[in-house]
Amino acid sequence: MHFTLHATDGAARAGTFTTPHGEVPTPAFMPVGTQATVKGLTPEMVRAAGAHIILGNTYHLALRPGDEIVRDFGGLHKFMHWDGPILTDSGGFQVFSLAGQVKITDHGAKFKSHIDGSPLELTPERAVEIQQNLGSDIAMVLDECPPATSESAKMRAAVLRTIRWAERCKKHHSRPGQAQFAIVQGGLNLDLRAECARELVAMDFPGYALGGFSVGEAPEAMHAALPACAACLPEHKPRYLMGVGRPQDLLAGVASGIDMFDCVMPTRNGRNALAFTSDGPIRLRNAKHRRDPAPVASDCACYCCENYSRGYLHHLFAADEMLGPTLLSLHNIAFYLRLMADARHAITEGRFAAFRAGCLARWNADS
Ligand SMILES: CNc1nc2c(CC[C@H]3O[C@@H](OC)[C@H](O)[C@@H]3OC)c3nc(N)[nH]c(=O)c3cc2[nH]1
Ligand SMILES: [Zn+2]
Repeated sequence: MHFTLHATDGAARAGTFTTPHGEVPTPAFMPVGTQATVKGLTPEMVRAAGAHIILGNTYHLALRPGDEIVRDFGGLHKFMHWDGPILTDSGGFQVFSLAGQVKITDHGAKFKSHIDGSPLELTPERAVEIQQNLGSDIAMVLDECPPATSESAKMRAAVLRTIRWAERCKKHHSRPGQAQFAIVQGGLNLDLRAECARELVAMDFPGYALGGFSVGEAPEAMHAALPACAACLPEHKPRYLMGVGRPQDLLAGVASGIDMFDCVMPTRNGRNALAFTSDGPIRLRNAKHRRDPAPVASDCACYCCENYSRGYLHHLFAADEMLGPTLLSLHNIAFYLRLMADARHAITEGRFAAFRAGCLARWNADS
């Protein structure tokens, strides 16, 4: 993993990081492919939309089909026919959000599979082994992400465990080509975040993530915390804000010095007929689009906007046709990817603040 900064504009940065499967220009949006597929899209469509790196998920893939099976197919790149960089999460977050009867100790997390209820255990060592079997280019350490509402004693305990687990992950890691990123926790407590970051930065990971956001806290509270949290992380290493977010959240993150983002919003909303446009989101199931010959977005060059009308998309969703979710997921990730490309361009020209203000005004968004 090598990260080069090309330009900065305030705290915003434009850079490039390299992996064994290729380069990633930053700021970067990473389409989510939790179960070894970006839902409804072929890798060629995802690439054509402008994606350089996609996400997979340890928890889901270890449960189904199983990390040994993915390994025996030659790893995630071969299994899902994606030859670009892949980042995998460690699964800790999904254990808390999906699994049943979770028991967490310093040793690890014991839980019941959300698929068949079978008893499973996720330890820092197991999370490392699963991701080595998946063969991702970036592997996240196992962390504990407590609910945003946790009181400070619980938040502090989760931070201390997260630090100890990061150390165990680093010790257990044995794939030089795979970069391991550490994850900072601490909720909205900036002192706790700084203490957690200090301990993890001392362990010298190749990249760092801010976890514990987009877990139910008010967006304004997250925006207010980002500048200080990002500033705790090394300037010369990639900074990844996990699970974020709406378009305005990505611009707030870029303004705070964040380089990488992932969010299910563009694909999940695409499957639900909501399209992002430069003038704000539109709902294609709305009858007003029934005879609308215009593309989803007039300033978009994606396959959906080049070839289809809003009226056709309206029809596909009204008829519950599979092509509807595919086309709008494609358009929405193209929107997010272009937003990051435009932000990168604005940073290199020293006009990011004006670019962000222009977007927020057009979207009628507050911050
Ligand atoms: C949505 N908000 C949110 N997601 C979050 C995720 C899952 C992203 C992962 O979850 C899957 O997306 C559904 C993707 O696979 C992604 O992979 C990186 C987090 N993962 C970890 N390890 N630690 C965190 O603190 C954390 C915080 C989040 N906040
Ligand atoms: Zn489009």
